Amino acid sequence: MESVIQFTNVNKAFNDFAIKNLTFEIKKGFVTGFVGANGTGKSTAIKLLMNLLQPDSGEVKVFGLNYKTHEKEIKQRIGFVYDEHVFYEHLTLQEMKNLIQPVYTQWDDELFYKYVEQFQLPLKKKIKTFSKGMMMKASLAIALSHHAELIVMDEPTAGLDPVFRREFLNLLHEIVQDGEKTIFFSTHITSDLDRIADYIIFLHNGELIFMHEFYTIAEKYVLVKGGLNLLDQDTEKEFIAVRKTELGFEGLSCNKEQVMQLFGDLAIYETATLEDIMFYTKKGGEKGVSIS
Ligand SMILES: Nc1ncnc2c1ncn2[C@@H]1O[C@H](COP(=O)(O)OP(=O)(O)OP(=O)(O)O)[C@@H](O)[C@H]1O
Repeated sequence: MESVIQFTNVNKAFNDFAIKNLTFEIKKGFVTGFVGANGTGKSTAIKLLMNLLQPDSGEVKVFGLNYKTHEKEIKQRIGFVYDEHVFYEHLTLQEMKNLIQPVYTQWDDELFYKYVEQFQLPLKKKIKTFSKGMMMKASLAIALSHHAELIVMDEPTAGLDPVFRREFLNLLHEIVQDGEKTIFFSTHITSDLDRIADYIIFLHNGELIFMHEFYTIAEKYVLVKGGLNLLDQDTEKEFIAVRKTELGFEGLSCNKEQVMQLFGDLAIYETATLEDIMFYTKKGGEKGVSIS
């Protein structure tokens, strides 16, 4: 399978934060969701991917190419979907298109107007009057009209109402149907990922916790509930973090089979959601294995 994005041992340090040894690969034709708590480095990683920031060490390749030698070619083939700061707000969408069109060798005017109609975007209204949803659609229409093969989005659905969000996600789903386009986006709205993500990358404190096919997460992770008598020094090691109350414990494990064998029918097992995984990983990282 062709690799569209490759991060290899990427490091980037700020004063009090660092992306550490980030290595992952994104395959062509899939939707990958990028998740992690606030401030874990998702936007920083996206900026590294877009060459808006450069790594201190390690390598970022897009379409197998390096920005140092192929920046122009890479940029032609990526659509970066933003809601802010991209458009000149005093222009109309038509004027904006006229400005952008010459930049892209593969610009397709017919396609642009098709999307403008499909997304019900006004061509003659100033962009500063656009709602957040309209901005997202305008940005996506532009990305699609230059035949971007990779669409990168930083929290595209934040601030969109549920109806609009679903419409937007359906659209993304349609876009990848031909197997030629790849979508990579960060989000805090994990239900978005249920709808369209094939892969999930989970970042915590600047480090990769996992990259999994979405459907395998439920096979690996499990939420376990049971009496405190089941916990001792050894059994607690099976958990990423455990929450204890007087009534019992609840813990997250990434060794589903092993834990189920260990506790048998003495415990209750529930499917771990991405939110459970994010919550327990954060807690586990803060306080060691056990949390209260
Ligand atoms: N240019 C910069 N200089 C110094 N620190 C920075 C810079 N950019 C980001 N940071 C810091 O890096 C950390 C990660 O920020 P980043 O925006 O990448 O996280 P995020 O996962 O996208 O967060 P959120 O989900 O809240 O958007 C934060 O502590 C932030 O303050």
